[in-house]
Amino acid sequence: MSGARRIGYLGLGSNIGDRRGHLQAAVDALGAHGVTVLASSSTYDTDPVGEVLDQDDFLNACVRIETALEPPELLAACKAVEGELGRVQGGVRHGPRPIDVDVLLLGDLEYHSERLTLPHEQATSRRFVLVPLVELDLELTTPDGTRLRDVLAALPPDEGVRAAGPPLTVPA
Ligand SMILES: Nc1ncnc2c1ncn2[C@@H]1O[C@H](COP(=O)(O)OP(=O)(O)OP(=O)(O)O)[C@@H](O)[C@H]1O
Ligand SMILES: Nc1nc2c(c(=O)[nH]1)N=C(CO)CN2
Repeated sequence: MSGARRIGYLGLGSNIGDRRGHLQAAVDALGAHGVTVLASSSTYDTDPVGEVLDQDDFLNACVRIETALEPPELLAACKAVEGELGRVQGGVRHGPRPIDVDVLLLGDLEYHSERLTLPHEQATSRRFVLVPLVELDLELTTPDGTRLRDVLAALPPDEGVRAAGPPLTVPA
């Protein structure tokens, strides 16, 4: 079911093959799934974090979106885009992947199901997500009013996040 249009944020990541090409292809594919991409952050070269540290660096970016999709539909759209770009579902948790499209924030919604949690836990814990989100909006907050730039400032600088390239191209 579709309802009011909301502004949201997606996280994009890739650490296999043409990493920037994969992030751009995801941006290009989202429109056909009911997701309008409004703006992209710069891209960042980031140290792998999580359960698999012995893998290539990721290229990460975040995009601001507008959509009428409800949370489960938006997750399905992200999974569909991952599938179109050749990602096989069910690989190693936190392992290498050509493309990862995560729902970080959707308006002021707090949502929890077996398949989806909003805001995404990474939106308040991972520098590879927080740095591009804060670049997109210095005043961005979670639904409970937590300002992401304050969260970022309080995190230890141990996860390497390095500016890599210009923003992805978004539709005119
Ligand atoms: N906000 C969210 N955005 C995307 N996926 C989510 C979210 N909340 C929960 N999930 C669930 O997380 C599952 C695993 O996501 P993904 O395939 O990206 O695995 P992962 O990145 O290896 O591990 P994880 O996301 O658990 O840290 C998804 O299939 C989805 O059901
Ligand atoms: N730096 C970085 N590390 C990760 C990333 C990612 O996008 N960037 N995605 C992962 C899969 O959940 C696991 N680890």
